[in-house]
Amino acid sequence: MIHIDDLHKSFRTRGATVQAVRGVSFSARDGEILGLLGPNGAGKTTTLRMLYTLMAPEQGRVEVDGVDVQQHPTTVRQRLGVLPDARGIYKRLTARENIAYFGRLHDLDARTIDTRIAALADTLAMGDFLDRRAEGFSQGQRTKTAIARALVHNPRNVVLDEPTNGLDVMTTRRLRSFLRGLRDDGHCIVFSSHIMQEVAALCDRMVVMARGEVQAIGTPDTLRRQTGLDDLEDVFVRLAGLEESAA
Ligand SMILES: Nc1ncnc2c1ncn2[C@@H]1O[C@H](COP(=O)(O)OP(=O)(O)OP(=O)(O)O)[C@@H](O)[C@H]1O
Repeated sequence: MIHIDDLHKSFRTRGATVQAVRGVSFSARDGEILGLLGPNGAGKTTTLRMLYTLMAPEQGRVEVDGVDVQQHPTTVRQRLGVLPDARGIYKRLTARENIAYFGRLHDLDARTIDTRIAALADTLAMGDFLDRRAEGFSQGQRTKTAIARALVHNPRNVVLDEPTNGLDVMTTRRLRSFLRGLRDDGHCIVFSSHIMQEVAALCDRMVVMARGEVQAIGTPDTLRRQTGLDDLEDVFVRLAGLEESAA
């Protein structure tokens, strides 16, 4: 379970302050896939970075399975599987070695690591590059490696920043069905995207963010009813206030 309460974060750059996240609150339950949806620059990645302990909030609180992220970051990291926006694959290692390294960091034994890698490589169709060095990997191959690495320890909570970026349609479908399986086993999954259809295809509920704030939370159907619009892209444009920005 993930609970985010009143998060704030700003960045001071030369001559300007960007308020990236302004009072964001939401919860993701066990057995739920929650989609974080927003246009470029909405504050999704910054919110997720504070959730997965990479960045400290200026204000607000995050709890993972009831554990405070700032007070007990190591405990929280053990309970999280994270696909960060910068995939951060080690180029000198093969895909298999990248994944196994994270397995060892999570104290898994060699046999468990082998079994997990075999299952994840099958789900993500990694067979043809699993034992190649990551140098020169395509975007999709890097993303697949990073997803497998995030999930190697079978984490209770899964946080994925734009997971389908660079994935082809068949891999996207397999990943969705894999994540639904995790959800059905009681895992808590939060992922971000700027594509409404992507979020609607996978999530149980979605959090629409724009300009660093939560604009709406609900199931796709609730948000359709709330806006009186049928087409999900129209729903997103309305909720994110994108018509006003375009005008
Ligand atoms: N390290 C940083 N330094 C300065 N500004 C930053 C930094 N990180 C994020 N920002 C700014 O904060 C705002 C929110 O960025 P963020 O990456 O969280 O958005 P996002 O919703 O993930 O966008 P995208 O869909 O484009 O990835 C943007 O205006 C961005 O330029």
